[in-house]
Amino acid sequence: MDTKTSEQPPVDKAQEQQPGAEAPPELNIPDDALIIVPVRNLVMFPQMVAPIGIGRESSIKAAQDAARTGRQVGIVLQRDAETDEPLGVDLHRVGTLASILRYVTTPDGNHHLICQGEQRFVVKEYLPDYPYLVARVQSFEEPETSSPDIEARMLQLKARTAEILQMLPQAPAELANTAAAIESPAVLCDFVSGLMDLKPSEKQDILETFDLLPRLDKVLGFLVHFAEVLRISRDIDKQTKERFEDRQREVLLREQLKTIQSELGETEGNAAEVAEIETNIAKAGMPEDVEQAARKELRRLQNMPDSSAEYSSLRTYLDWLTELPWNVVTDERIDIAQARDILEADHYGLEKIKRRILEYLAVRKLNPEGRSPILCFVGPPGVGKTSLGQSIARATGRKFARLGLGGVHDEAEIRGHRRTYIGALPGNIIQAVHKAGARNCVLMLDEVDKLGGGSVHGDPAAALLEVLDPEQNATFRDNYLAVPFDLSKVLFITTANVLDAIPGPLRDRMEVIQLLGYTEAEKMQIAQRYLIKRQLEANGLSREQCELTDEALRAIIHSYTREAGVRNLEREIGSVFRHVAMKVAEGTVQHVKIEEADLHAILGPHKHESELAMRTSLAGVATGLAWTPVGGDILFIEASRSPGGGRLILTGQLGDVMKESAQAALTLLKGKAERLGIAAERFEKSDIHVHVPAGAIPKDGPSAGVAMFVALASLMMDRPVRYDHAMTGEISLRGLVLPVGGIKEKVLAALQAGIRTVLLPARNEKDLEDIPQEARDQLRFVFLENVEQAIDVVLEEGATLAD
Ligand SMILES: Nc1ncnc2c1ncn2[C@@H]1O[C@H](COP(=O)(O)OP(=O)(O)OP(=O)(O)O)[C@@H](O)[C@H]1O
Repeated sequence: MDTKTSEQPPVDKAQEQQPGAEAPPELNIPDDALIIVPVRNLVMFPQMVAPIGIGRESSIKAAQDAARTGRQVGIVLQRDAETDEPLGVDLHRVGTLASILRYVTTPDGNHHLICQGEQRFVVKEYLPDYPYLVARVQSFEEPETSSPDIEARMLQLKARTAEILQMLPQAPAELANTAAAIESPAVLCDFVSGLMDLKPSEKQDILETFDLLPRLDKVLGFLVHFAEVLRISRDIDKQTKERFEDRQREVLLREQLKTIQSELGETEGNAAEVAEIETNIAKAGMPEDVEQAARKELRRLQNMPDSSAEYSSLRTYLDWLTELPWNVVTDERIDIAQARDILEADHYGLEKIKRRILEYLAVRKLNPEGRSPILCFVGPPGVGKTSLGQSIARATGRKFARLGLGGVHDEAEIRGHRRTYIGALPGNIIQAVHKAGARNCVLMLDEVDKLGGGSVHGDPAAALLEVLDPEQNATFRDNYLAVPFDLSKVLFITTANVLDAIPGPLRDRMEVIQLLGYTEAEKMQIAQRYLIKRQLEANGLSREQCELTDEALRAIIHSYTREAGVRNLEREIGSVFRHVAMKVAEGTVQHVKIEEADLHAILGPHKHESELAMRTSLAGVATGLAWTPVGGDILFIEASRSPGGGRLILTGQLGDVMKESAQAALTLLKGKAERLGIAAERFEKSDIHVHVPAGAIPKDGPSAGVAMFVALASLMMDRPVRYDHAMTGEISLRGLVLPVGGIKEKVLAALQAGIRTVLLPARNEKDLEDIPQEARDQLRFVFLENVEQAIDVVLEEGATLAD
């Protein structure tokens, strides 16, 4: 059965059929029943004219039958738009009776019904045995009632409708007039509901509200909401437009600015630079807020003449920002076996220290996010603190940077100066990280013990505390950068010469690893394995061209250097090799062998050895041993006598304790004068002057007591002190020798200075365990219970050399 009859082709190329053009055959549908056309998402209101697209076979048939027989149809919304072949239960119970105005088949094969809504109905029952849905329904007659409540709502509705129609630019002007002219509240409700962009379920809700008052309220509620949405969307639209216009305006102004600047000859370089910085910002991997700040500064830069001073300082700032390793992290790999190899390869000896470092690395490997302590290497210069730090960096695959804190008095050196300060730069922490080029570098902070105290320029130690504090350093704020930089991945290591000089709060946060000096044998090994090789390379020599005999090396160690570490040793070896390099370069020789005897010509006279004999050749001079921050040293106590009235004069910037110690030594000697064979008038008729030279050694503490006593005894007894004997120990007024600290450093220093016999308090005997056997073997130790025991050991026999 073909229901399509071709009329004159319509303008829109659709084919139309007038219902009722032919006498419709009977359909066998009762008169009180209705053909139902289910729709997926359209709610048809009474009075509304709307096209309905139909696609399902059954719906097409239903529509065609209805159109052909001139019947009205029931338009009913599906409960679920997805249902393809809905049955009665899948549809809402309330629908709209509609007259078919047109049935249209478009050339592309789609079917449409153009319907006019007439009346609400409620489905009573669906009838079986039809090829489409047919239902018996009950139509709903709108009551013709009115009341002040209803009228008030109608007024509201009309006012709001006029309002939204104004806001809908595409709404035809006559709609407003139509709405204003509607008198029936039901019609007004349906008309307004059709205008709004509501969800099908919301429209269905309105359709199903039969009572007028609640229906008016519902529609009014939706209308108010809809008006609000329209208003907001209009505002957004306006803002977007304004922003767009602003942007266009900015582009235009910039173009004009460029033209002006180019007229003034100011732009070209600037534009290229700005573009370059822009790329750098994009590449820098900054956190978002930092990137925003950088872009803001860049915009400022864009508008500055590039000849201005501010331009260049802002440019420098942006360079700093973009070059920092915001996002650069080297892969941390901790392979303990490999780390051990690296530490072994770089350092001789230091077994305990290497083990401690490996333990530290093992903990980091097992718990990378945990808080590891900050290592602090404490020891004299040149014992390998820095190079241990470098090895840790190598073993963990991190970059390395170091930073000297000695003499830093100003907080701004750590934290930078604000940009308003002329010539401002970032503080040295940020500079060091910048230099390392990775956010997880090893940063070695040298000489924390030399950090200046708080002053008007702030407290650098407090700033450093913040840098080292894992709670705070993730957002470290340098004054110059003025944006936070994350230091939490930096592995900090500190070094110091003197533990006690490290500011307390800093020391509390660090794990101290002490490095003591090296013995002569250790120095020999270090020189042979590392220093000689390095100096040969530095001077462009090979082992074939230059040979340094063991004797010569040993002589350099004890006659030309006197230090706990190996820094001067390396320097002296370097001097020797430079001498050889010159000879080889002259082409006179191919191979140079350096023997001990050659050193005099190359390095000059022995620097240390003869000093002992010379200094102690007169009576009244004793060799004491001092502990110093750089590892121990020998110290000469000089006493002399001049005619006078028994005064004691002390010079050499002695500390109070040492002065008292000199007093005590003199009193003690006077007490023992008779027994030692010193005439009492020697004290009465002379002034005694005790002087302790050597400016570099801190001179305080009681441990020079024995040496003071010996110097005075030597003076008064006219017996010089043996030149290769040195001593340390505190004395009591009764002549007992009390124990002192720093034995290991003192003994090693004595050995390096050429001493052969060391006098120690008896109670310090146990401390010798710390001293390497090889050093002990080269010395004779005498343990003193009381000072008199020292006299016979140290004083030369007999001949009076002075007076
Ligand atoms: N145990 C060692 N094995 C091999 N080389 C060593 C050893 N100890 C020190 N050195 C070498 O001695 C030189 C000086 O060491 P380094 O600079 O690390 O000393 P430092 O303790 O950091 O001194 P400072 O406190 O003055 O900075 C370096 O070249 C280092 O390689």
